[in-house]
Amino acid sequence: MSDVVTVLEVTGALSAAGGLGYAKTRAPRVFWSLAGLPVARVRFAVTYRSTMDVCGLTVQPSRFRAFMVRNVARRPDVQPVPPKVRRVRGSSTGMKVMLRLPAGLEPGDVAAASERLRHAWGVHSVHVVEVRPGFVELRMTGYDVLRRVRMPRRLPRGLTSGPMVVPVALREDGTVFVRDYQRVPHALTLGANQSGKSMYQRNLIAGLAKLPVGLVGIDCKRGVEQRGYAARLSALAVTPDEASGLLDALVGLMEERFDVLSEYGVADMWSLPARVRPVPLVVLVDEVAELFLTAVKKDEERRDRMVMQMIRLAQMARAVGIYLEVCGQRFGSELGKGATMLRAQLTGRVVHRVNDKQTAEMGLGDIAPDAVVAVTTIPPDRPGVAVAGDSSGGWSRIRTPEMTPAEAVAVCREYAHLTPHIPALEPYRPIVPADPAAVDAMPVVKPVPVTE
Ligand SMILES: Nc1ncnc2c1ncn2[C@@H]1O[C@H](COP(=O)(O)OP(=O)(O)OP(=O)(O)O)[C@@H](O)[C@H]1O
Repeated sequence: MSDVVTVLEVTGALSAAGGLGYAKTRAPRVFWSLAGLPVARVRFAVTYRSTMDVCGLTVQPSRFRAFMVRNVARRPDVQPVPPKVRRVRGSSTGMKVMLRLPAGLEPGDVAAASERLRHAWGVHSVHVVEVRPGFVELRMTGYDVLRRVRMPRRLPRGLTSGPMVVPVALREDGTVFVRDYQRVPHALTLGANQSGKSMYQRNLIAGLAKLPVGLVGIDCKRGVEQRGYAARLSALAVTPDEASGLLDALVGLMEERFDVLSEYGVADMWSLPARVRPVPLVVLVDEVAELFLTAVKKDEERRDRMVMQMIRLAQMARAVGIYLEVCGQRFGSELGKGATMLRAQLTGRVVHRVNDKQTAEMGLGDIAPDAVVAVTTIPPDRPGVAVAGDSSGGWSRIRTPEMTPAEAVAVCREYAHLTPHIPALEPYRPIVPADPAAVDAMPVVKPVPVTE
């Protein structure tokens, strides 16, 4: 009988070990929660003081403390003090530790030791974030969270507090990267072919589709990317001619909205009473170079007008709730007059893998110069990885979760009832095919002459 029990015990232990080994590679989130996190917590608690000491993150105690140690605690040796641990929190991707820095240490000191800390505690990465003066958070990840991106089911409170916040990707420290249109109204997404730009746009559109906002598409590649989202688009332009008319209509709409602001004596759409507040609009421009490039001389006039209208929108439309989301492979002065002026207004930047350093500089050089090197090291076998920066100078490595075009189309269809009818944009309203399979076969816009 005892032999049978032993065999059962050994078999159980072996299958548990096998299960954990399998989980480690195939389901790292499960492995981390079951085994990695408990081990890391113990390791952190046991080795904290000595690790901080060898990593140079301790300071000599104050005279008062030294006096108390010698005379009250009656200990002859006065040890250097590490930052005080205020809170330790585990999550499905890692562990967060809040530290109170003693006088003499600054966040940069801890950040400079992050590689040493990561090795000492056996975690995948350690990122240091200053939360308020004197306090830093160590954000540790237990595994490579960007290898296969899974967004958390529930987002932390506070992260999606605004009316225009969309979770789009995961950062390498395990936190969620959101696109917050009130904080950063206009953005530019760059990347080489096959770098993951469309995947980023899909995640963005699927997130926006669920919000009470209007979406406007400009996709001069004949609508190959955006036509599928027709059910959720209030307007779509698929040729430079249509784009030009649509941009004129948007500028007209912006001016009408400014009249409303002026009538109510407010400077921002969000300050209007809810009953008169217009619906926010996000204008998604795919492959921006198609708007700039001209084959023949007579197109130049139209191009110049379009660029001027986009600059006007980028400079002023934020106040009336019109936001630009521009995407392209490159966006530099070679595109022509006005390109760099427009780019300067698009302060949210997401740069995927690019073919040369110059393109990385176009994307991030003016707002977060440190991030340029990070872009040039994105490996080609990791499509979807990008560097996100904004005008605060901060940046982070992000990756979107995988989403097929069919999934994004399905979300747009599910939330089609949220699509606002905007009279000024009605001539550009796309026809929604009844059968999703027939999307490609349908005409894109109603043949109504442009009026504004
Ligand atoms: N976040 C991601 N995770 C995993 N795979 C991704 C991710 N993003 C993109 N990919 C894969 O990389 C390939 C290229 O992606 P995508 O079509 O988004 O690139 P792109 O920059 O839009 O390319 P193009 O400019 O040629 O249209 C696709 O096969 C896609 O499945």
